[in-house]
Amino acid sequence: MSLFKRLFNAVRSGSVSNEQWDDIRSNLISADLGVKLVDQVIAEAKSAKPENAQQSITYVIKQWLSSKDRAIAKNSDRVSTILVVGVNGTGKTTSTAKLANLIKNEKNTVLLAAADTFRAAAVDQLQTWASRIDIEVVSGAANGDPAAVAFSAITKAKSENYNYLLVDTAGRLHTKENLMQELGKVIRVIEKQSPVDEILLVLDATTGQNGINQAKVFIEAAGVTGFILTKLDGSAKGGVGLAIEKEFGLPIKFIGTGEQISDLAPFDPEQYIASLFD
Ligand SMILES: Nc1nc2c(ncn2[C@@H]2O[C@H](COP(=O)(O)OP(=O)(O)OP(=O)(O)O)[C@@H](O)[C@H]2O)c(=O)[nH]1
Repeated sequence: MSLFKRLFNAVRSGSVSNEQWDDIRSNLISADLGVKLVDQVIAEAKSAKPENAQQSITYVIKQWLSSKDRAIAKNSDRVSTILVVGVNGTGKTTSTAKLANLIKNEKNTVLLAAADTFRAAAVDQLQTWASRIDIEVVSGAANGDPAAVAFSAITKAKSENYNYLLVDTAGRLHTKENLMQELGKVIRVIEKQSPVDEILLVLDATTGQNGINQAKVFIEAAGVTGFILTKLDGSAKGGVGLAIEKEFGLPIKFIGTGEQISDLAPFDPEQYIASLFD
């Protein structure tokens, strides 16, 4: 029986015992929420409504989730441009392809840009996905300038009236300055022609609290508008998602739940909170 179900029974039959609070605490810690955050949740939940643990914890967590719009940007009069950023291995390229597929399935035309030119395999990977879902990819020379790919892609997207341009960017994380320069140039080149509407940061749920440090660097280097939290299909409970939303006030827009093209879904806060207690 899930912790919530057991708690519900306990609440019906009387108040929540100290053992049960301990039970909640270890559940949240194993969901990768981080000890500090868990203790904050519990302290606030106890003072909010100690006789009903489920409702008060849900209430506290909801307050901490971002109140910003979780829908993806959409413009009817021009191309909507989305940059996908993140460290290599987080699922950035796969998520870019999945997102392109999702947007295409909503009856939009989508162009992909393979601007992760530092890893030839990333370009191949994007091209393989793209041919399966019948989406065109703009790419450049291996080790070429990612901004040159971005330039060709936005030029094409504008002249051919695409609804969306999705750009898979390089995932090297040497230093913040390096990242700022690289992403900054890609953004500037695109914005000379058309605004960048979204910068989505891909974070791997299995890396736990490490994700917070990655997010800090990317948020300082580029104007991140939201997150894609990947690999929520494994053992990871994604508690880091709450930690990130609370820390940065930015929304998780999508979650990755597998390696297949259709394994990407809009983030649902209610379902997410319930999953922390499964
Ligand atoms: N289980 C699971 N695996 C995923 C998910 N998203 C991506 N992956 C896998 O994670 C691995 C890395 O994904 P990539 O898309 O190559 O990651 P990347 O961040 O682009 O990294 P590079 O390709 O090195 O640039 C691949 O084996 C993917 O299939 C997910 O939501 N769930």
